[in-house]
Amino acid sequence: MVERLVIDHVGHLGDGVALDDGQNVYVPYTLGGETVEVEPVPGHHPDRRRLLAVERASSERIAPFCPHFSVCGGCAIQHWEMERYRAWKRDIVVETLAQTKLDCEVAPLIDAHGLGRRRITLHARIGTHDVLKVGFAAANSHDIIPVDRCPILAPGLSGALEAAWALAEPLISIGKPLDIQITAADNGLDVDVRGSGPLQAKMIATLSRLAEQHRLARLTRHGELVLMRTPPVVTIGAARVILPPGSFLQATAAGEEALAALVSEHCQRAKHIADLFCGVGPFALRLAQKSRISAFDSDAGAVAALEKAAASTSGLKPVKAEARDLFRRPLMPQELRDFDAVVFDPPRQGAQVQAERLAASKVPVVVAVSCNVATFARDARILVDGGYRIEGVTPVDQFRHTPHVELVARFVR
Ligand SMILES: C[S@@+](CC[C@H](N)C(=O)[O-])C[C@H]1O[C@@H](n2cnc3c(N)ncnc32)[C@H](O)[C@@H]1O
Repeated sequence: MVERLVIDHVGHLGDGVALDDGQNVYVPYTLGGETVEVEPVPGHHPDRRRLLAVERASSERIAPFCPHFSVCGGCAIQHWEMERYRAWKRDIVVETLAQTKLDCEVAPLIDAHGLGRRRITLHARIGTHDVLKVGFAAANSHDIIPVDRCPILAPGLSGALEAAWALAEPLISIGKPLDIQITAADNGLDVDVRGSGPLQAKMIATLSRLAEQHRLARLTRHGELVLMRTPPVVTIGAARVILPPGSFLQATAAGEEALAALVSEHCQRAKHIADLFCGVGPFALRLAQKSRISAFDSDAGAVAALEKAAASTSGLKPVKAEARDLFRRPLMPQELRDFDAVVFDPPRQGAQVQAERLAASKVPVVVAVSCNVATFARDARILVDGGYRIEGVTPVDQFRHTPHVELVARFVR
């Protein structure tokens, strides 16, 4: 049944929100003030609508730059003028903090798209009529939208889509989809494939030929080495880190630099810093130019890569890194006594248990980095209730065209 709606505003997930019979309904790819024709989406939550036509467009609407926009699920917003989009993204942070009654300054949004995304996960599947599809997941669906170009990728990923198509062809088997994660290392593409069966010698020979053709630095399967032409390296500050397969890396180089610059600014004068959820060390390796570092992460490969990179970089203060599950074994208040600043950058679920231990500590400066404002607000509330004062929050936009927003905040006591 076709309905006509007037969109009220864009919600925190990037969909237009309208009132229908007193209930909020969500219409992707629409803007506040627009009159739109929509229909229900079978198999989805009853509050979702599919956009059929924009009858009266907002003056803020612009033409999307990607031909796959609104079909591919990678981008939610390309149809909104940049200044309004940026204000909306900052407001997500402002409104979420206000809901948690956290009273603090929110700085202007830092644009950290830079040269673009340096890591992607593509999906491959044999579709109808036995045709191979390689691309991104469709919006709100498991369908694959085949793509041969993506305008938001960094130049380091040029050739990545072609490489994924070429690798999928021999590796795919009917009924078994593949996930192909590709990272732009300084010296080639680092590829990890999930979903393929065990590889025979003949297949490895085929993959080696493709690795040469598509400038792969390394190919792994479920994190296990298949072939390596050269160890994939990324430059972090003055250090060169050999990437462990599948370890976390910030989505854009500019995002990593923006977050690390804020962290360094907030930790000035600290002599010994704990870097919790350190990954391969984008903060630790920069902070070590001035301060002694103790770094912790549950990913043993990332921790080893960080320690090795620190040991082979001259001019750094001592860096110690330890593999530790901080959800099960958070740093306790007595361990935290050693530090005059603590940085924590947890995954999306936040770091509730670690925040509780920090709240009970005497650490004078805590710097939180977050990719999820809702869990950040929960953890910040714990710190504030424990006696910390929140000095300010800076939102950082490295996932341009999506509702994801990162932030850095400083707490003092
Ligand atoms: C958002 S990433 C941040 C990594 C790093 N700070 C960076 O900027 O690249 C979150 C990190 O938390 C780590 N992690 C996830 N669960 C963990 C846990 N239970 N204990 C410790 N580290 C964990 C991941 O391995 C990942 O490196």
